[in-house]
Amino acid sequence: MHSGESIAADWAKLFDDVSTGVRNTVYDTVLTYGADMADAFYARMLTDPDARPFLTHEAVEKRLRFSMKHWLETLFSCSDVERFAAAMAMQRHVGEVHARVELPVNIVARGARVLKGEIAHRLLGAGLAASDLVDAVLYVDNLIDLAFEEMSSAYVASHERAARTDEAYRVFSYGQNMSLERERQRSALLDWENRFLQEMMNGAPGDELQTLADSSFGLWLHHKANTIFEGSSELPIVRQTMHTVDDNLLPLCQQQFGNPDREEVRRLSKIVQAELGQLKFLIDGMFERFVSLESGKDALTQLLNRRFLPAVLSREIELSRRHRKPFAVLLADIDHFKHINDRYGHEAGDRVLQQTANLLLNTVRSGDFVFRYGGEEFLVLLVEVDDAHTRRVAEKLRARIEQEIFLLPNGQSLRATASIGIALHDSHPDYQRLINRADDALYRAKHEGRNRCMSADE
Ligand SMILES: Nc1nc2c(ncn2[C@@H]2O[C@H](COP(=O)(O)OP(=O)(O)OP(=O)(O)O)[C@@H](O)[C@H]2O)c(=O)[nH]1
Repeated sequence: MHSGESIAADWAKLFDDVSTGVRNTVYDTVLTYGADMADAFYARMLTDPDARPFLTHEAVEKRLRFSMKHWLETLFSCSDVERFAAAMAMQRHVGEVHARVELPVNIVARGARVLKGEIAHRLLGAGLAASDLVDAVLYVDNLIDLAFEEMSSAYVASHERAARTDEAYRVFSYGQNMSLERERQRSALLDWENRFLQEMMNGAPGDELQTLADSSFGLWLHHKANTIFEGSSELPIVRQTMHTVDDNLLPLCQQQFGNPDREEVRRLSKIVQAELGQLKFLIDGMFERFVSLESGKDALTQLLNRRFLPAVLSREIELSRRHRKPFAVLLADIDHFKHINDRYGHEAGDRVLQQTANLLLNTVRSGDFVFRYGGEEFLVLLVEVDDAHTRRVAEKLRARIEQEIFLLPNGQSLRATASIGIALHDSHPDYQRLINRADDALYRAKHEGRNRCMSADE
């Protein structure tokens, strides 16, 4: 059954289960007190710290009270399938608007709760017998729940579309030539610095320095960098540094305009320049980290890094659910890797990791995935496999690593082994559980002497 049909069927049952008298009383109550209910609802929401940012007194006065009254009347006037379908179309529209303004779902749920309370409160005075009152309250609760269910499904669909567009925009943004972008921002900062120094030399009292926020760099930072570098640890420091220059230092600099004492001018200029130096350093770091992480590749091994692991695993879980073909996760960890580093040096350790990465990639099929999961740990995702196939591949990987001769930068060579934990996806939707099972199996493989494969199911 289509979800719209299932909601309509639920509504029809709800409608039939309640007497005409009770339904009419509810409808009359909504008609009589709709405006008061809407007022009480918004009075409550306007004092709610979470809901407040989405509301203004003016919007409530001009539009929202009337919309709410109309919403209540439409919902409770449904007496046939067509009217109900129209009321549900209204819910979907509301859900889409909520998604566009990014109204959090918990606030909508809170709104529903407040509204149910308001209606129940009015029904208490409607002169219903006790059993009818119970029926009326249940009818109201269920009808509002149906409306919010429809609203939420439209909300989720819109939200997902918006998230995909956001992601596409992010991909587009970082598809731009990043080294060109970096040069542009460096030169924008340099332009600002030159202009600043010029004005510090020639500024007359009353002149105003251009702030960094108003510069071409500031505009870029505000409008684009947030999208491209979202989540970067440098970004908040960049913003803070810019505020320090704009809000603390520039006003002091301006006070120096016309001051014949050049010493103070020089001192302040140097402080601003030092802050700019810090900004340039942070911006460079931001671009560099971005290039290696966002490309999704691990810089040392060129394998996938962990960034895309959740996306890949979620997708594989979905595919495997749809096509009923399991996949498997192998966690391979090089044995006594610390010892390799200690004995041959870190660079030799790096070589071992690179060679292992190549070996793994060359052994699995092109449809499989190989991630660098941790320092000396790799995660191999084998698509469309069964238990026996998985064990065979794991054993092949283990044996190849054992046979491999690792060539070191100084011409020496060494041998290494690896332990492998195996977990076949068991249809559980949480991918972390699958990784944990593989990790437990790996732990057991290490514990039982290393250079072996262990399965989560043994
Ligand atoms: N060369 C190099 N070493 C790394 C890298 N990442 C992590 N390591 C090192 O890998 C070592 C892992 O050591 P442990 O976790 O103690 O495990 P182990 O020595 O492999 O021992 P078992 O796993 O118990 O067999 C640590 O010494 C890390 O410093 C890297 O990118 N390059």
